[in-house]
Amino acid sequence: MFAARRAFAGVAQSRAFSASARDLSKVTVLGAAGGIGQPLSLLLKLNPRVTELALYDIRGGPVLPGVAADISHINTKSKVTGYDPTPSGLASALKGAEIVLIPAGVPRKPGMTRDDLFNTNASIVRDLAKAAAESAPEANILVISNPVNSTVPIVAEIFKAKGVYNPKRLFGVTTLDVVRASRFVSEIKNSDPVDENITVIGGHSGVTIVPLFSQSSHPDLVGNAELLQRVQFGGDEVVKAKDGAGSATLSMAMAGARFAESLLKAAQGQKGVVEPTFVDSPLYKDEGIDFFASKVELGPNGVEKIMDVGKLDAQEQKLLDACKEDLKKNIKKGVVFVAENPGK
Ligand SMILES: NC(=O)c1ccc[n+]([C@@H]2O[C@H](COP(=O)([O-])OP(=O)(O)OC[C@H]3O[C@@H](n4cnc5c(N)ncnc54)[C@H](O)[C@@H]3O)[C@@H](O)[C@H]2O)c1
Ligand SMILES: O=C(O)C[C@H](O)C(=O)O
Repeated sequence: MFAARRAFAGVAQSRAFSASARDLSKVTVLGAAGGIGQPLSLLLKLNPRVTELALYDIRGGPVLPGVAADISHINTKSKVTGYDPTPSGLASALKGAEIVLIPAGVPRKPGMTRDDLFNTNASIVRDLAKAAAESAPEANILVISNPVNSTVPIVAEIFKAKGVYNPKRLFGVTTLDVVRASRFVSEIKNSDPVDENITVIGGHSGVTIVPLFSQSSHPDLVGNAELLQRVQFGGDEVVKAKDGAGSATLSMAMAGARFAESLLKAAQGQKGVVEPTFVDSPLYKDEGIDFFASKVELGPNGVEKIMDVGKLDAQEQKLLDACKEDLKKNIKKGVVFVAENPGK
């Protein structure tokens, strides 16, 4: 363990945001030295609901210790600890965590699909899931590593094999799709994106991303092909712009921090906290689709209530049908991977 430091809050925090003394919330970031991991850790350090921030990354050398030391100087009350890239470092990072965020893995380059990341990221996520199942079996696991449609089922299979699977505590983070949808709509409508509430269902890649404009205050946007393309392929815009240097990191950090904040709010008793997220869902299980993103009410036990997709426009129904076809294959790929490659 290194760089264990306490940063003291020297600024007054607003009452509305301060967590009460009984709420001890350790949040762990696996992949904390990466493009997402660093700004995500920064945003979590700024969140007064987080009392302890555990940073872990496989990358050796000074990067992770540097990130941990740097962030630990920020004058908010949480304690920041960076952990060695060893099995015992990983176990210590995980122990006692309420939330574990996993942005570990490789990002896309131009010309790749998220599924092209599977061969590398599946085993990374599998091995981190094993460590989490052993050291933090009751934590909320937030999977960011792509392809999310397959990595979430991988985590579920590992937790099942270890006998600690709780479907209410496993989440694929699809918040970036919601963030993008509200931003892109605001650009068209000249509105404040904060006021745009767009539900996005399905999964997190291409045609599995299904925005429901019919349920927003702009039903006229159903059928806007350019907008649909931007929401479904927003990730590609960033991959193209970064031209080989990676994919979305800063907007993803914001989205991951927002989802973690929602979970912490709900855990600390706030009612009515709802986020679309990719979870073990009853909605289409009879069609062989075990995971699906829809609006989920969060609570102290993780998933409180999974909401139905509601009434869809005929065009959206077609998008949902296409989504389900891909999603089913993506989910199966994750399940089969663990069966055939259980790891050590
Ligand atoms: N869910 C989403 O909406 C979303 C959005 C953007 C990116 N992503 C995905 O997030 C992942 C990370 O993206 P990035 O841009 O941060 O990549 P990055 O390469 O910048 O960072 C990944 C980090 O993970 C670390 N890592 C790799 N294997 C590890 C292991 N076994 N244990 C701990 N750490 C490990 C690396 O050392 C690196 O620091 C990618 O798979 C990307 O596709 C998902
Ligand atoms: O596009 C990617 O590969 C990263 C991420 O899934 C995104 O939506 O930005």
